Amino acid sequence: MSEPTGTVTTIPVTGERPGEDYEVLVGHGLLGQLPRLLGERVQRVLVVHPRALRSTGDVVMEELRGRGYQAFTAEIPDAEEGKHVQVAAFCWQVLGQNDFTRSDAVVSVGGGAVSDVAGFVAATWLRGVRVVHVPTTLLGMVDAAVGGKTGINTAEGKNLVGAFHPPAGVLCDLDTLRTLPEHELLTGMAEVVKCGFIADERILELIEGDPQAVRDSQSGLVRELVERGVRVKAGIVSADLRESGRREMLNYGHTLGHAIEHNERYQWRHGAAVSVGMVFAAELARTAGTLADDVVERHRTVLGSLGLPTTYRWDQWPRLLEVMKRDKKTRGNLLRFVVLDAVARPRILEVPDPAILFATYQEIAEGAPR
Ligand SMILES: NC(=O)c1ccc[n+]([C@@H]2O[C@H](COP(=O)([O-])OP(=O)(O)OC[C@H]3O[C@@H](n4cnc5c(N)ncnc54)[C@H](O)[C@@H]3O)[C@@H](O)[C@H]2O)c1
Ligand SMILES: O=C(O)C(=O)C[C@@H](O)[C@H](O)[C@H](O)COP(=O)(O)O
Ligand SMILES: [Zn+2]
Repeated sequence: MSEPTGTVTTIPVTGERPGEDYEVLVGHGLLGQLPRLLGERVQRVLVVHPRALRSTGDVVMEELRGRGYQAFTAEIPDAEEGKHVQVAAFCWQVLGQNDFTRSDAVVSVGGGAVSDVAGFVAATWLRGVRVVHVPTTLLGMVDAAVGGKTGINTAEGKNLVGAFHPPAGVLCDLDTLRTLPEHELLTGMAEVVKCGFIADERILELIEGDPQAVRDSQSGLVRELVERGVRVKAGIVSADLRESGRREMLNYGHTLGHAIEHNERYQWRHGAAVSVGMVFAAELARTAGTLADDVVERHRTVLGSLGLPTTYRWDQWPRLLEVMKRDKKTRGNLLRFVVLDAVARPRILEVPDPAILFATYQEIAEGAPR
């Protein structure tokens, strides 16, 4: 059985009702903590992981079997291919064929795509069973595994079907990041930068201070960024699980970002698309006259220092606008964006006039007439 090496940071998340609080653990060698997070009554566990993470999935299975659980596995397609209703149906079939009851549980092992679909499976099986997330990407640790948003994509857009279903716990074992390619680490950093702009300026200062250490997943800096990102998210979802207000701020950069992902048929990583979306939102706030020039440029500098994209194709605007209409923040025909008045001062901006959006897109698009 594995034991933690070094200190374990525990970040609490408050649920809506008594008994729904949970912990996010950050550290090294944490897999042995799974039984504590699963709780006492669980007998059967379904471990959901993509093919690419088979060896980590196997370690988790062994850990569970060693502790007396009946462990089953559902190996699913990689990345966004996994966020499909047929993949959820496959998992429901495995649960059904192995007699999973309401006192059994699901464990996700993988990036945000895996926690989203496995969380959705847990939310829907018997109308809800426990789920514990073991995120293996930076993005999964700081964002997707925390807060209980679960979901799958449809042909019309991203995350259009889903449920709020908070986990029973989250294990951020930094050892799992050792095999994560640099591109995945850096696209995950986009969500960390997001937390910096909406809530915690120290995150921006840390990245600006040492862009090289940001690229080393085992550095103390990355650990601090993970913990700060989780604290931002934990604070917000503890106050507003169902996104009736404050939680919308976590969608900074996502209105255009999701449209770009959809337009690219998910060949762009989520974080890369959100990076462009944040620059767009910053320019929108400048157009609205509320955000200072230096903060807008800071978006380009900090995201650019991480090798993240800050522009997108000019000729795609009509398609992006179509997809943005289905964003979850839209009300009727009114598009709503998260914008900043300053660092750590986010708010909603309603934009009834598409001409304003078009003019703003001109500021970020490559190949735009100027
Ligand atoms: N529910 C939420 O609150 C929330 C928040 C943010 C993002 N998301 C969702 O998360 C998804 C993006 O997550 P992501 O960036 O983690 O992408 P991902 O889950 O698609 O994983 C990216 C790639 O990294 C590989 N990988 C994962 N862990 C690895 C490891 N340790 N070593 C080597 N390779 C590894 C995966 O196999 C995959 O190819 C999107 O679908 C996004 O919508 C959800
Ligand atoms: O947790 C949230 O709330 C977020 O908005 C976090 C986002 O980073 C994340 O990508 C989320 O999945 C977006 O959700 P959606 O409701 O816009 O589909
Ligand atoms: Zn996101």
